[in-house]
Amino acid sequence: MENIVIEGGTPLKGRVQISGAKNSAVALIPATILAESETVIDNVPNIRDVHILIELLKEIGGQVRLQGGELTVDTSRIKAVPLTNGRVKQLRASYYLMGAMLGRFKRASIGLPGGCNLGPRPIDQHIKGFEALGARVRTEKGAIHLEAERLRGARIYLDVVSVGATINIMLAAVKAEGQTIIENAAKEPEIVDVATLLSSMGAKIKGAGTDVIRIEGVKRLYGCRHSIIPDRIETGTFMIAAAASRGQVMVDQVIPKHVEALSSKLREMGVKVIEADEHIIVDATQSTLKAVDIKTLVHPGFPTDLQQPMTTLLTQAEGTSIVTDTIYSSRFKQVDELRRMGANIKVEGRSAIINGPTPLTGAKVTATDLRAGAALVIAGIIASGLTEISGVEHIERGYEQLEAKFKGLGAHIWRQSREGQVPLYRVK
Ligand SMILES: CC(=O)N[C@H]1[C@@H](OP(=O)(O)OP(=O)(O)OC[C@H]2O[C@@H](n3ccc(=O)[nH]c3=O)[C@H](O)[C@@H]2O)O[C@H](CO)[C@@H](O)[C@@H]1O
Ligand SMILES: C=C(OP(=O)(O)O)C(=O)O
Repeated sequence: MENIVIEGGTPLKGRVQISGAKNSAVALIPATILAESETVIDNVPNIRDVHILIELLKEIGGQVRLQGGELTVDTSRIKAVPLTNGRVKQLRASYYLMGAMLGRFKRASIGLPGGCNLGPRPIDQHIKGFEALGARVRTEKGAIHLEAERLRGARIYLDVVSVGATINIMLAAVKAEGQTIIENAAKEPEIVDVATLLSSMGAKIKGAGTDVIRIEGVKRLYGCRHSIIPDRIETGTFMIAAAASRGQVMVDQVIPKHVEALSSKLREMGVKVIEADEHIIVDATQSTLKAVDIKTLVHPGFPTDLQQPMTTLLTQAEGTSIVTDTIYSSRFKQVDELRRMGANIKVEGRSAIINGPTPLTGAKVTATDLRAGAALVIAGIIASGLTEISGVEHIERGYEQLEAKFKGLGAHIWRQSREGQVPLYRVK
C-alpha cells in the first residue's frame, strides 16, 4: 500500500495535458458490447475503473487489448454470462453493463454497482427505463436480473435528471424495435460522447445533449473507431489547483466550453482565465481571491464532481463562501480532513460554509473517495510542510498519473510505501 506525500508551498507553473474523460470511458467500454465486430477507442485514460471494466469484458468472452491509450475490443464472441461477482461492485459504472447486455442479448444479470460513497445512489430511473422497454426486472442476492422477449421502443420521462439513467436507457434502446423518446434527459458532454460512438456503430440517435433524445432502434450494430472527449473534471481539477497555488498553468487538450461554469466562478473569484480553442490558461499570480457561492447542478451548471476540489480553493478566498451540493447532499467527506489542515469549514445540511482565508498546514489525511482525494492533493500542494494522503486507491480510480502531472507543474509530490519512513517532517 502506498500513500501520496506532498511538500507544499510551491505555486504551480507550466503546461499539463489532459487525458480522456473517465466518465465517458466507463460508459463507452460497456457500449462496445453492442457491436458485433471490433471497436477501437482512442484517448482511453489509464485508470483503475477502465482496468476493471476490461476484466469484466474479458469475463464475458471479449477480446480486449489496451495499448498506449488505444483500446481494441472484439465483442463478436461474447456471451450473456452473469456478472454477479465482486468486480462489478468496485465501480459505479458497471451498471452500464445492464443496458448494453440487455440491448445485445435481451437479458443480463449484473451485481449491484459500487463507486464512490456519496450517500444514496439509487438506480430506480434506470430500472423504470428498462421496464418501459419491455424488460422484466428482479433484484435477487445482490444482483439485478433483466430479461425481455423483445425490446420495444417507448416514451420514457425521467423523474430526476440522471446521467446514468440517460446513458443506460440509450444503450438498451438503440437495439429496441421502433422509436424511444427519453424526456427530461441529462445533457452532460459524456452523453453526447456515448451517442457519437453508438451512431458510428450504426445507431440512430437524435438530440443527445438536449433534454429530449429520440432513438430509432436498429437490428445490428458494428464496430467502429472513436476518440474519447477530454476529461472536464480533470481539466477543472488542474484549473482549481493552479488558482489555489497562485500559479500560472496552461491546461492543454481540453474543450473550454465543457468547463464554462468553473471558468466563470474562477473569474468571479478574481482569477484570470483565458480560453483558446483547445487550451485554457489559469493565472492567479496577481489575484486576491474572493469568496463565492457555489451550487452544483446538472450540466451546464456547476458539476458536483468539482465541488470537493473547489472547497479547498475557497479556504484561500477572502470572506464566506457557501457550497451547496444539490446532486449528492452528503458529498462533503473531504471537509473533516481539510479541517485537520487548518480549514475553517462547517457543514450544515447539504451546504458547506467556508470562512477564509486560512493558511493550511500539512497533516496525515485520508482520501475517502475520488474527488475528496483530489481536494486533499490540492490542499497538500498549498499547505506548509508535509501532507501524507492515504486512500490513494480512490484517486487511482479516476486520475491518470496525477502525481506525475503535478510534478510536471513543479509540485513536490511523491509516492511512499505506508511502511516507509514517513515522519511528518522532511528527512534531511
Ligand atoms: C447530474 C450529475 O451531476 N450527474 C453526475 C453523477 O452522475 P451519476 O450517474 O452518478 O448520477 P446521476 O446523474 O445518475 O444522478 C443524478 C441525481 O439523480 C439521482 N438518481 C439517479 C438515478 C436514479 O435512478 N435515481 C435517482 O434518484 C441521484 O441520486 C443523483 O442525485 O455523478 C457522476 C460521477 O460523479 C458525474 O459524472 C455526473 O455528472
Ligand atoms: C464520483 C465519481 O465517480 P463514480 O460515480 O464512478 O463513483 C466521480 O467521477 O467523481
